[in-house]
Amino acid sequence: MGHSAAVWDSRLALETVKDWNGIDQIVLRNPLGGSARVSLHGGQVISWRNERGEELLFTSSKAIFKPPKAMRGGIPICFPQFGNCDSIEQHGFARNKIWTVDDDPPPLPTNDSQGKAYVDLLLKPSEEDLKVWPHSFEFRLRVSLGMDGNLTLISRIRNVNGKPFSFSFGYHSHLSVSDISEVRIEGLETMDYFDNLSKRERFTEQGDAITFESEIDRVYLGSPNCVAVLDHERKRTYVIKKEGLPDVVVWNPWDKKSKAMSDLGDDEYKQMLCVDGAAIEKPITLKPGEEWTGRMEIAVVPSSFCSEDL
Ligand SMILES: O=P(O)(O)OC[C@H]1O[C@@H](O)[C@H](O)[C@@H](O)[C@@H]1O
Repeated sequence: MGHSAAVWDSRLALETVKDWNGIDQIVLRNPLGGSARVSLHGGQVISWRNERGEELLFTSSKAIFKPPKAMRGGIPICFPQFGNCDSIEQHGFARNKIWTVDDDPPPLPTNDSQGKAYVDLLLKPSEEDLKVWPHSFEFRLRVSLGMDGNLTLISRIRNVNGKPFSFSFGYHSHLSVSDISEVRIEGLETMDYFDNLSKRERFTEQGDAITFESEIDRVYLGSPNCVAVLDHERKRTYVIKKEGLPDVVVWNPWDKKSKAMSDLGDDEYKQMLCVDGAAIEKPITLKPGEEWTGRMEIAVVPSSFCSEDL
């Protein structure tokens, strides 16, 4: 506070605190009072607040945050696979690893973080990781919080292996919603999707918008780069923009499944909606020395926002 945008120093907008397991969390702040918190456990964004201090990401009241389990909530990073189709653990190991702060990352191609508070994290495979997925990689994650309160995640994955490798990826974003029954997603109309509840059978979305009356667990394929989640009760719309991430995961466990989940409180499924920028249908293949970038930016705008503005 008290700093004008022109003199605000983004380096002063960082604070490192320890969680209850002694693992560092980086807190990003913008001059208007918005904040984001990133844990070195998983490189997971675990909190994102607007200038009024309202939490924008869901966190379970039963969240366990103890390696090797990722916390239920926030934005876990799913890599090197999304789902559980391989011998690797569900949604990959990256969300269960301890990342390091990268003090000297290679510059990003565009000046993406000007005027933002940001932190760069790095994950390299351990001996244990190489046993389950024998590929050397460097995974750089930049998390930034803009003056406008927008949250941006940029992942850069480089092949430092002697051979090509392939992976799938997702930002498993747990958005905080007033009541899942009152929420709609726009921007995925007419898209094809895999339905994880029907053995990944392929369907085409028929509705004008996605609404929720039971469990939904889908991967929308080759979707537009902008999707909106409208929460009428909270008068809030999340606008998710993505680059390098062709797919969108939509997941809400609904009542029965959430009751079977040990890390989700009763009825908390109502306050949670996962809408993820992802690359799943066509795995990303990197030759030695190649790098891939996947960027997702989430903005929150008043509900008067019209999806035709997308
Ligand atoms: O419990 P996890 O590993 O975080 O996964 C949450 C959900 O993620 C979804 O994307 C999967 O399709 C679901 O099947 C899964 O339950």
